Amino acid sequence: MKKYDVIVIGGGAGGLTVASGARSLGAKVALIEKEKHLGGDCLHVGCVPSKSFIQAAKEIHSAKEKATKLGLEVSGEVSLKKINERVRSSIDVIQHHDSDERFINMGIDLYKGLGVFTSDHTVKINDDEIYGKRIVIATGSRAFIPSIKGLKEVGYLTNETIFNQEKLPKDLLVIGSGAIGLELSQAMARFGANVTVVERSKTMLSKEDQSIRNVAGKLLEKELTFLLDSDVIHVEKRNGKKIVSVKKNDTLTKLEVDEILVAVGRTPNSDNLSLTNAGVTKNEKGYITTNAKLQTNVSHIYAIGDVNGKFAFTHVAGEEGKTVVQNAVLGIPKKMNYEQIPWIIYTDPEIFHIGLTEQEIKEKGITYSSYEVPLTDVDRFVADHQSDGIIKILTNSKGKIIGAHAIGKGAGDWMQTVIYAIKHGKKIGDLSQMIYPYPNHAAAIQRTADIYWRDKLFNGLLPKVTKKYIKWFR
Ligand SMILES: Cc1cc2nc3c(=O)[nH]c(=O)nc-3n(C[C@H](O)[C@H](O)[C@H](O)COP(=O)(O)OP(=O)(O)OC[C@H]3O[C@@H](n4cnc5c(N)ncnc54)[C@H](O)[C@@H]3O)c2cc1C
Ligand SMILES: NC(=O)c1ccc[n+]([C@@H]2O[C@H](COP(=O)([O-])OP(=O)(O)OC[C@H]3O[C@@H](n4cnc5c(N)ncnc54)[C@H](O)[C@@H]3O)[C@@H](O)[C@H]2O)c1
Repeated sequence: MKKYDVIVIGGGAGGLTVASGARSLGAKVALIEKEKHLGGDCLHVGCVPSKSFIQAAKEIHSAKEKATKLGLEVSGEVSLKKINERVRSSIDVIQHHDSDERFINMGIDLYKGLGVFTSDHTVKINDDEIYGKRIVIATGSRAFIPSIKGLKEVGYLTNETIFNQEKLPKDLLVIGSGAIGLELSQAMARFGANVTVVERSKTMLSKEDQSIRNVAGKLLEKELTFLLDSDVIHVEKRNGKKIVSVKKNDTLTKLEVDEILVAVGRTPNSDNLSLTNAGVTKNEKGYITTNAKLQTNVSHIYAIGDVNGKFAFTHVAGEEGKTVVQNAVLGIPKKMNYEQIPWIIYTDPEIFHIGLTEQEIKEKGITYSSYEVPLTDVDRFVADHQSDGIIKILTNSKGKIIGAHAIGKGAGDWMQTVIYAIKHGKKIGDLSQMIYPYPNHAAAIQRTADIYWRDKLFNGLLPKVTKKYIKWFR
């Protein structure tokens, strides 16, 4: 039996980080992937195709808007086949970076097939059985399919199938208004589909700050129809159409659609590993729980990425991967810090999130200040004629940033400075103590931080002292 320092099960965002990191430190590494290509969900059915899809939708939307403003009526059907060919070409380029050769050339032994535990130190792949001193589970997740009567029989799309479609549905029903639901709904609407989103909660984007939700709601309602606080209870097929019964309180509405997209959250890929052979336990939803060092209940087996159920983002899987390399290969204890995980929802405009929302701060009873600026107050957004949005920074009583949120054109990029500030324990005042080249979008941050200084200058002790000083100086 071949022996390894580290066996990694799953060649996606998390697994590839561990495999390359461990190998670069000189460890003997085996990497197991069940699919034909490395890269996982993010590359094949997640981040990359969805962002390529969204960009195509943005271009179509902007072309139509510009043409209409100039008096040119644009009509005609978008070819989903062509769009998905473009999506495919983005994946193909990035696939080179995650190619088998690249990892084999690093000196990693790559096994293609389903990895299944035979004991807490051994894994079987087809006819091979290998031994690992440490084993890292990085098997990701898949779309959760709710048990709605008739759904399975009539068929539905998920993130795994939408990027293979060739025909745009005229009427599309999307179940779930989270990140996947909203990003893909808006894109499909921009391609020309009539999109209705059914959301079980009373609000969409329930993880976002209320101020962001308000702005997002108003903007997205221009393009999508929302049925909030509603449940799809039954689906059937009639005359080639899908008839969907939606229940809100005691009212039942029937919708006739061509296609259904399911985006109600994820379920972990922990059921294909024979975990009991290794003694690894999971929670009631199937997620493999870990401690802050990413160890499962079996201390030499780690679980990272979507499969541990903490934060389902590529950058989190990557960060957890680096943490595991330090713990499992170098033996230098390192804990993951989940307090300041940023994320971006790539709707148009984008939504940026880091730290606590105002509601969470209130619930925790923290004394706080909130600084909010509409993007109409920031010159560049006005000049671009794209000033829909706001930025909001929340601080504790000492000015330390404990949450930052934005919705606006490119917010995911220009809010990066705030991530840096938080990481280095900077206060809101520090954000205006640097030069913002005029007129960049990041000046929105400076504008917000300026409110802090204005409050201090006009309302604090400082103006009284400076008044006296100026009198004396004269
Ligand atoms: C539509 C969509 C859009 C998204 N957009 C973003 C985004 O913009 N930004 C962001 O940060 N995140 C985004 N995500 C989330 C992101 O894709 C995931 O968080 C990330 O891929 C998780 O990485 P992972 O390593 O845990 O799993 P994955 O990348 O899915 O990798 C798991 C790998 O394990 C393999 N595997 C599973 N079981 C076994 C087994 N038993 N043996 C061998 N191999 C196995 C799988 O085939 C897969 O290749 C998006 C997700 C979706 C669905
Ligand atoms: N831009 C990004 O970083 C990005 C993009 C897409 C996905 N992701 C990751 O993937 C994860 C999964 O995305 P998602 O959108 O599937 O899940 P989600 O948890 O973000 O949202 C699911 C939504 O579906 C609703 N819902 C649940 N059951 C329902 C039902 N039966 N009927 C109607 N609504 C129901 C929930 O209330 C919630 O609003 C995200 O949480 C995120 O971590 C990230």
